[in-house]
Amino acid sequence: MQRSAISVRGLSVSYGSTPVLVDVNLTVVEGAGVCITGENGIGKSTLLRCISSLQSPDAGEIEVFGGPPGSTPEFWRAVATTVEPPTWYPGLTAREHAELVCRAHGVDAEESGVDEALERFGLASHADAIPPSLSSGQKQRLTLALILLRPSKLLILDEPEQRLDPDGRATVAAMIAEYLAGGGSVLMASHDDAFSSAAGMSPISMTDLHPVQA
Ligand SMILES: Nc1ncnc2c1ncn2[C@@H]1O[C@H](COP(=O)(O)OP(=O)(O)OP(=O)(O)O)[C@@H](O)[C@H]1O
Repeated sequence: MQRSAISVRGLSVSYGSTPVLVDVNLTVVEGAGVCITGENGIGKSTLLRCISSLQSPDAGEIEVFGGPPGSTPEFWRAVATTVEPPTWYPGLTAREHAELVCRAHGVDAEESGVDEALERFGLASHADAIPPSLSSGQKQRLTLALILLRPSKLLILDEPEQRLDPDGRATVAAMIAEYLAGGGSVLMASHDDAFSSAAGMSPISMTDLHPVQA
């Protein structure tokens, strides 16, 4: 039997008196790539935030690799997410951020291919720049390069294609496809069907998870 990377049962979230998620169910089996689609405001980010443990639901159960999200160091070792925007360390360059991420996760920066990752994401000539000086698309490229440099078993990505030009989208789609081919699991939200399909993701509409509309 296939094991679940993510299992969501009966998830409900309201903001004040407005229900946003009502009895949502979702399973992502290990090794699968699932892309949540749906109109603005339908609740995709809310769902990803709950699964990333960054928000508590009003009702329902979430399991990530068989346990509650966010409660253990093992969760954060297994799960890499861009649901929260990154914090940049003052005075550290893009390359130093990449080296720091590798070091924090116990992997050798050279073996992990920091320079290759910066090159692949079109950031080689910005490796010695501090992230706040980068354009919004370059910051997004760096955020994704950092996520993909560190070891993980599950990526949770909220519209990773945002702010990327066509080349950037193609690079990120290829890297997600490689991550899946290497046995990783991916859950993302996206408005770009071509990007999602190039990344090898299976689309699922929020309305199918969410039969009762707010
Ligand atoms: N902190 C909050 N307080 C109140 N309402 C919120 C909050 N966060 C989200 N909402 C509302 O919940 C609904 C779902 O928002 P959410 O960001 O989850 O949607 P989404 O599907 O990710 O949208 P988009 O495609 O625009 O990113 C929206 O109507 C939004 O206004």
